[in-house]
Parts: sequence; structure tokens; C-alpha cells
Amino acid sequence: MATEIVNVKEFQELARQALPKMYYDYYSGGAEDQYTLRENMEAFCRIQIQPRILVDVSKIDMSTTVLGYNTSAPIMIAPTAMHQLAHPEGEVATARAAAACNTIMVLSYMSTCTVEEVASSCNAIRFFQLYVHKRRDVSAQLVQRAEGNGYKAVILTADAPRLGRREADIKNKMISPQLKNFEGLLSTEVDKGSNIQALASETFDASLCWKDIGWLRSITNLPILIKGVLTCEDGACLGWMPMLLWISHIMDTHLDGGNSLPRMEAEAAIKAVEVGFDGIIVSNHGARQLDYVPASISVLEEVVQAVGGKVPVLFDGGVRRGTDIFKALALGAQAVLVGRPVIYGLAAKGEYGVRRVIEMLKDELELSMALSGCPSVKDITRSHVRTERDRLQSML
Ligand SMILES: Cc1cc2nc3c(=O)[nH]c(=O)nc-3n(C[C@H](O)[C@H](O)[C@H](O)COP(=O)(O)O)c2cc1C
Ligand SMILES: CCCCCCC(=O)C(=O)O
Repeated sequence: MATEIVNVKEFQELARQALPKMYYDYYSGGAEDQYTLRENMEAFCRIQIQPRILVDVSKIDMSTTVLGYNTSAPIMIAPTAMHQLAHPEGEVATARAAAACNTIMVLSYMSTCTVEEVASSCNAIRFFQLYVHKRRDVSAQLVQRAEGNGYKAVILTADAPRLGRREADIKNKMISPQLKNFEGLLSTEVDKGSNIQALASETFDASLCWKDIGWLRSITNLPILIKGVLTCEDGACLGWMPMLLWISHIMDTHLDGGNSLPRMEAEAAIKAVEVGFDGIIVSNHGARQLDYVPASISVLEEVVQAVGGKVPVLFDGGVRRGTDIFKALALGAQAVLVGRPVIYGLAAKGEYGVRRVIEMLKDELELSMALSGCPSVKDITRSHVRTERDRLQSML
């Protein structure tokens, strides 16, 4: 008799068994030494939950809204490429699971099913993730197809001027399949599939910069969110200066005030608001781009503070448990996006597997809320978690 799958991580092992090594490595891997890949999960473990007791939690309401769209819980499906490598039904199965769970799905620019196939498969609320193509007309056409097919927002991925160095993919000679969205738009050489590194460098426009929000606005009326904003751990411009100075004194390090990296990085979030993005996704791309960037959970709060409620802040990276979601919400995220777990569910059991993954996360979040004294999402506050920084500060 098959043993019951009791958590999301167990789906990873099922996926490993189900997939050819080349694909499993592609989905599960991170960049270079995979330091950030480990950190994305370990940083969650260093945050403790501070529950309240004797609160009426006989009813728990996880529902929330993202950009005005109702969703059953603050959990979304992150854009991940090429779902048909995990399961023949690909993104259509994922979208159907999203619809069944009343969850928002973000379709990857690099999807294996087309924008239209996914749109016509179910009534899930869908956003469209955009990589800006060297040939801007190709990106513009895809965005317009998405808009015409009822996708509700564009998510611009800004952390990939080039593809990160994923050594397993290099060793495995990972090949991208044909991506049907581009049929008729690009040369057949790309259509027939190629080494992903080569395809990425043919695709990604490394000249993309802040002023290009103007071009994006000119091609769509949809809200545009930016994905890949990170800020530094120490947040010098956000009120942590006394602690920083103390730490720097102890460590005899030099901080140069105006030109320090923390200020520069915090400016990325502020800049995103200034140039008119409608939302921010704190993300390090699942640790697949630049290794040795911080875990995304460890920089979330700085971004939230820098943004100051002007636009919604979403979060992804390393979410594997309902408690992880609880922690991200306590640190100010409006919702989290989940990447690999969804693919593991899809690889293991198709649409049903994706549904189970989302249901498990929802069940765990619901229990976490009950045991923490939070009957609704808005009851989850900053004081429900204790971070490393809190612990350091209490020692001052
Ligand atoms: C296999 C894989 C493919 C991905 N493809 C894309 C993509 O096409 N576009 C994008 O913006 N992000 C992509 N990402 C990053 C995810 O959107 C997300 O940031 C990340 O997976 C979150 O971390 P998690 O996997 O730990 O949940 C991909 C991630 C993985 C694991
Ligand atoms: C096939 C070209 C590259 C796809 C990149 C998808 C992605 O973002 C990833 O992290 O992988």
C-alpha cells in the first residue's frame, strides 16, 4: 500500500522518481554553489512564530484579494517555465488546479502550452509573466495576446538580463522543447528547441532598464508588477542605522553612508514605485540567477517598509510550509507565490498533484493561523514573528 503523502516536501521525492534526471535537475536546481538555494529555506527556519492564546479561532478565514481579485488564500502559483516537461498536460493542468483551489496562476513567458490554450482550459484568474525579448515586437505580441485572452496583470521579471549559471543544466546539456507561443514569430531554429543557455541569450534583452516602463505602458493597459526586487539585509536607510553602526563598530567595518549598498538596493524598491509599477514581487528567482544574494524572506521587510503601502508587495522563494506563508505575511507580504512545489505536484500526479500541493499549504496555513490566534489574514501582524534581527536588537 502506498504511504500517504503528508507534506509538500514529500512531493519532491515523488517528482524525483517520476522525472528524467535532466528535467528533475532543471526544476530543482539553483545557481552555482546553491548557497542562496539553501538559504531560501534555512532563513525561514531562523524566524520564530509568537502565537497569541485565548483568541476565538473557531472560524478561520484565509481569503484575501490581490490587485482586487478575490482568492481563497494568500497563495499564488509562481511563473515557472515548461510544465510539459513535468507532465504532458503542462500548464493546462496547473491552471485547472489553480481554478479548483481558487488561486491565482502566473503563466510563464516560457510556457509549453500557449497563452490561448491555458486561457480556454478553465476560469482560473491568470497573470502573465514577461521576459523582454531582444525583439520587442515578440514580447509586445505575447502581452497583447495575454491581455486579449483575459489575463489580468503583467509581471515583468527584472532579474534575468542573462540566465544564471546552473551547473547541472550545463552538465546534462539541458535542451528546451519547442515553445508553441513563439510559433510563427521566431525562426524555426529557436522553435525546434535548443540548449537553454543559448535560447536565453537569444531571448533576454540585457539592455532593459527603468525607462522601459514607458514602452511597457505603451503596449498594455494591464497593471504591471515587477518581479525580482531584493534589498539588503541591513536596510541602512530604513531606520536600522543604530544597530548597524553598533555591528560595524564591533566588526570594525567601514560603511560609507550615502554610497553604501543597502541604500542603493533599497532604492530599487523605491524606484519601482516611482516609475509606476503597480506592485512588487520580492524574489531571487528561486536562487537560480545570482548566487550569494540573500534569502528573499530576509529582505522582505525592508522592501515592505521602503514601499510604505504605496503598492502591494508579494513574495516568493523557499515557501514549503504553511508556517512559511504565515511568516511572510507577518513581515508584510500580501501573498506568496510558490514555484517548485507546484512543479513537483504536477510531475508526481498531474493536475491532482498540483491541487494537493496547494491544499496542503492552505491546510497548514489555516492551522498555523488557528494556533497563533489569527482568525483572518489581516490579524497576522509583525508582532507574530521574531526574526534574527529582533533577537540581535534585543541584545543592544
Ligand atoms: C524550474 C523553474 C522555472 C522558472 N521559470 C521562471 C520563469 O519562466 N519566469 C520567471 O519569472 N521565474 C521563473 N522561475 C522563478 C519562479 O517564478 C520563482 O521566483 C521561484 O521558483 C520561487 O522559489 P521556489 O521555487 O522556492 O518557490 C522559475 C523557477 C523554477 C524553479
Ligand atoms: C528556455 C530559456 C530559459 C528559460 C528560463 C526560465 C527560467 O526563468 C528559469 O529559471 O529556468
